[in-house]
Amino acid sequence: MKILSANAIRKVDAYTIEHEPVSDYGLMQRAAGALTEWLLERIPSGTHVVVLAGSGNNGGDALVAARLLMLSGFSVSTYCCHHQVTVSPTCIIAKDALLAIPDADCKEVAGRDFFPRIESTDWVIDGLFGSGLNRPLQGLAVDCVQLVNRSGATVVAIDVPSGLPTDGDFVVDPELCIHATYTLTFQLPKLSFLFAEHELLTGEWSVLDIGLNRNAIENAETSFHMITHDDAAALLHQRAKFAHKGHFGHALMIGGSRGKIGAVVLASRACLHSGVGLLSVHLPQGGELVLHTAVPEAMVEADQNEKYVTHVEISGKHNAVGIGCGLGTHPQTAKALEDILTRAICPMVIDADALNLIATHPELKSLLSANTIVTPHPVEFDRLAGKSSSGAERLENARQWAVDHQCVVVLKGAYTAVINALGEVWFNSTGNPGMATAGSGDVLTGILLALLAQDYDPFDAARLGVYLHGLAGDLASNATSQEFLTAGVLIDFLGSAFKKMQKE
Ligand SMILES: NC(=O)C1=CN([C@@H]2O[C@H](COP(=O)(O)OP(=O)(O)OC[C@H]3O[C@@H](n4cnc5c(N)ncnc54)[C@H](OP(=O)(O)O)[C@@H]3O)[C@@H](O)[C@H]2O)[C@@H](O)CC1
Ligand SMILES: [K+]
Repeated sequence: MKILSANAIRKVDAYTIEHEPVSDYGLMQRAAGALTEWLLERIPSGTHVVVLAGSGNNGGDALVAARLLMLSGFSVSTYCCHHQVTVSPTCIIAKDALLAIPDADCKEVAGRDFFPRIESTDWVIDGLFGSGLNRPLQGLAVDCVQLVNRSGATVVAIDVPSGLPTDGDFVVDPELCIHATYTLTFQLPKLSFLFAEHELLTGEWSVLDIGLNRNAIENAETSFHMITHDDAAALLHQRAKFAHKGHFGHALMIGGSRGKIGAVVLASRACLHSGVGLLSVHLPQGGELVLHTAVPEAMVEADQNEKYVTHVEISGKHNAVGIGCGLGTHPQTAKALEDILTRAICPMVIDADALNLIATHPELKSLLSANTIVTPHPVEFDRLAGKSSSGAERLENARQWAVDHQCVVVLKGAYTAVINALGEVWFNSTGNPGMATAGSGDVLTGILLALLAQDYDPFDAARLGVYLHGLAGDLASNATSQEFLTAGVLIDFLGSAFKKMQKE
């Protein structure tokens, strides 16, 4: 699923109007109709609704919704905040249509004294600004936003919360933006919804289909996508009936240090449960017995050192290497990492302490090869690339990093971003906060290693892997709860996640 910029959506909108039997106002009615349908399924009957309309088409949507809600029997108070001298022509049509029904009212907010009284039991429909916002809010609009935010009412933002730039192109002070309970956005997700700091602003967001022209969406250019179930399912390889374990690759997992053997155990278990043929694990000698006991399916290549990894034999028999889980950052381990990066020619997944080592030994970056996946969480990424002041800035830095080092970056988060060497970004759509638990990242590394060993292209492996990982988390939390989730439980649900991906 594409994520288009406000500008690209405007073009799709114009194309739709030009090529289909629908006018500006017709499209607005469709948008407001979808919105009202959503609302009617959720607003408790008897609720008083406060509609705030700006001077653009976002305001027009709000006015059409006000009309539809009144026709459905709701008590609606409508306020026009005409912060612009010019009011959009479609917004004027919507206002006239509203005022044509009996008892309809639309008060002009000319100053603070004209503000509505908003009760905490009210529902507020925010149609002040949509995708046309191009600068931070000022003056009366800010006062209005703050009135809404302090009211305690349920707030439904139309398209985007007013004050939030659709493409995340400027940093928003949360005081200058609506804090929506729900955001109902049209047709496609918006980039700015995917940054952690905007969660407070968007609340729970969903996409409403308003039937914009499919061809226009298909042809629109963008670097941003969201991974849907169908996208991920299309990436899954079929397993041939006559295949044997040699067909599914031999993976080498390198990790563990004293006190962190569990990380490599989890990653190894996840790897074996993700379809790999053979798994060898290289870990400090002190962890050998633990690994044999916890993961009997794996072969163990113990390091000569008891507590941390010092030297790994890389041979041509391995189809993929994973390194980092619980690895520690001992100087001798750094040396071993340099040696591995220099000699390994197969695809690699690099995680956790291996990334921290690269951050403290930046000369290692030049050894990364094109078929590498790195899987930093935001703090690890900032260590690698320098601090970012916002999610949008970090995403741009991660795109640049992927281009500069010609590898796949998996920037982990609520919407994990998988970025290829061209700077194309695919955001994951599965997963839940229950997965923010120790070892969850190790499980992902195991999955990615297994897919690389099975000869998945690194970008495909990363997109499919993050989707499966999140899906296992969703299935696990549905069957138990987010609180109950541990990395081990995630692995237990990997089987069901793969099953959901297979064609019926
Ligand atoms: N795309 C679709 O498919 C469909 C879209 N639809 C709806 O249209 C909405 C987009 O409408 P829109 O383009 O009229 O823009 P909107 O956000 O209402 O702003 C109006 C004007 O405000 C101004 N302005 C900007 N920043 C400002 C600021 N900080 N403080 C003060 N003023 C500021 C700026 O004008 P400027 O000042 O730059 O001249 C801007 O033009 C979209 O979100 C959706 O709800 C649906 O109806 C149907 C299908
Ligand atoms: K809005």
